[in-house]
Amino acid sequence: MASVAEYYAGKSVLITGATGFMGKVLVEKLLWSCPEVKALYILVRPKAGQSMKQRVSDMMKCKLFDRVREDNPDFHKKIIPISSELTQPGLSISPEDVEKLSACINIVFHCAATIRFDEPLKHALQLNVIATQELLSLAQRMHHLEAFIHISTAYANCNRKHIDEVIYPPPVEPKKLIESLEWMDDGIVQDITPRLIGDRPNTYTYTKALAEYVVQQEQDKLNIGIVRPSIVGASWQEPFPGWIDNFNGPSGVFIAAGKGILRTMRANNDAVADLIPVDMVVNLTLAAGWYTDLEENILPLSFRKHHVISSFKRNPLEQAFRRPNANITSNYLINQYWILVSHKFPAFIYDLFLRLCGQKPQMMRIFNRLHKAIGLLEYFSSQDWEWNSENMNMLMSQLTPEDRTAFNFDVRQLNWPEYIENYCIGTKKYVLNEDMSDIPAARQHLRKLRNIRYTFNTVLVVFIWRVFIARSQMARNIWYFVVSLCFKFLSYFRASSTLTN
Ligand SMILES: CCCCC/C=C\C/C=C\CCCCCCCC(=O)SCCNC(=O)CCNC(=O)[C@H](O)C(C)(C)COP(=O)(O)OP(=O)(O)OC[C@H]1O[C@@H](n2cnc3c(N)ncnc32)[C@H](O)[C@@H]1OP(=O)(O)O
Ligand SMILES: NC(=O)C1=CN([C@@H]2O[C@H](COP(=O)(O)OP(=O)(O)OC[C@H]3O[C@@H](n4cnc5c(N)ncnc54)[C@H](OP(=O)(O)O)[C@@H]3O)[C@@H](O)[C@H]2O)C=CC1
Repeated sequence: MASVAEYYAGKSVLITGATGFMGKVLVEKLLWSCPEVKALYILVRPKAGQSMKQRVSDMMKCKLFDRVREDNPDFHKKIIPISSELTQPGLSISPEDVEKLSACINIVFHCAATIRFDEPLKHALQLNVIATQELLSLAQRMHHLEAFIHISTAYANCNRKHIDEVIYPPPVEPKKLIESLEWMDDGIVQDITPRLIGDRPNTYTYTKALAEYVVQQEQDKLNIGIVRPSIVGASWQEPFPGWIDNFNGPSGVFIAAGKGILRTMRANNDAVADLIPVDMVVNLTLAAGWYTDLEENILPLSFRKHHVISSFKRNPLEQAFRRPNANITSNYLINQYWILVSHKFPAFIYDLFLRLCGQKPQMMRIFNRLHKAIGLLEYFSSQDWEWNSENMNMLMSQLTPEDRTAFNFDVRQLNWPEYIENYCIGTKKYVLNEDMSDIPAARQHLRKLRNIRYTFNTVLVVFIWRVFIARSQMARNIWYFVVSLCFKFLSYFRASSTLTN
């Protein structure tokens, strides 16, 4: 059997979602570890006033591609952008491009999706399901297609506790749903969405489940592989530790905690955050393409907060609102209490301060957005799932020892504290674009925040006590009792130390 790199040699690969987080790492790894790959065709749309060409050119300048660029400055010649808006009929690929792709593509990696948890159902259906159907139709026209790898999510079936490596019956026949939603206006669709998604938490997991079913329907005509990553985080090793470029999933949580904004979160302390580094997912995906018919998921970091918090104390983010510290609880009421005390109260005070300085208040608005985002993640952070991963283990066993190193997806080799440290540093460097040389100043800022807190707490205690003392005889009595007790202790210790001397 050919090695993974040998398998991709001379092959033309089609990738959707190549401008996304996972897609970029996939493109980079293919170019780096499979240098003989013939061409990477990537479906890209113009966006935010930027042409497709401009976007691809910017993408290739990204630090992520440094090692590939150094190795081969002409690497961009292997990347062939194809203009495509996936939500349009026929993916809006020109007839000439369809001909080109039909004639040459050997492997398809379908990464594109909307991963927003609050996506309106119609749009999520359009992109995650209908576009997948369209891509499958295109794939059937490809004369030399060997594998179609679909990236799903381990949470597509999150309404189940134990998830096997099978495609479960869809919550609804996708074709029927598509037909029914076609004539409904957006308001009606919004009203019936909770009834439709049923026991799933959002339109994302719902449409990803439908997409799996749509992919499965083509299994007689195509070699299909489905990869179901769990929570994809910063890179472990490749192209360098800590690469991350977005706020999704845990990254936003980590940043908010590092900035001292997020101080409480509802999560099950015993549950595990099924975090998997993006480079491992990409390695697994490439191995899946090589093997061509596979599935599955990944592994555990406990929700306990200490690695994240201690890492941000060692490598603080700039201009933190408060010192990083977080209370993780599964109890709704306790969480609400901390939200009031640790989020809303400081936000109120800070906004008051801004108003007094003649500035626009902003902290309450930031906290409202944070609460919305955290609320959407709560479903995943408060529960535990059990995934079967026999196919993944089988795939690992099929790799040669060299490939097991070059395309490593064995999470048992991961040192979690070290990974989380690099992840937190990655959010600082690559998401927030903060300079590591500013760390001493950021530490100094944390010390200042600590002093402000001590002063504030002391003033608060003295103030409350003074109010108490002034109003209550009993408080005064307790106060005198405690003070006289302290004096007695002091004189006892002084007397005993004089005796021993
Ligand atoms: C302290 C110790 C903690 C220990 C616990 C550790 C980990 C647990 C954490 C989480 C676990 C659960 C993760 C479950 C993932 C499930 C796995 C999947 O299948 S993957 C798909 C995951 N998808 C997402 O994560 C997407 C979620 N995001 C959204 O749905 C939306 O972004 C939104 C949260 C609803 C917000 O929408 P809104 O319209 O209000 O904003 P925008 O998205 O347009 O963003 C505007 C602006 O804000 C930035 N942004 C986005 N999210 C965050 C955030 N969480 N924190 C800070 N900033 C954020 C975004 O980049 C935009 O910036 P800009 O305008 O500059 O572009
Ligand atoms: N991130 C995670 O934690 C997890 C992700 N996954 C799955 O992995 C895959 C990749 O996720 P990730 O990289 O994180 O997602 P991103 O949001 O980073 O990337 C999404 C990609 O899809 C493209 N896309 C979206 N809409 C369109 C459109 N209308 N036309 C053309 N392209 C479009 C985006 O292009 P553009 O740049 O133009 O917007 C982008 O390249 C998804 O299928 C997701 O479900 C699974 C589990 C966890």
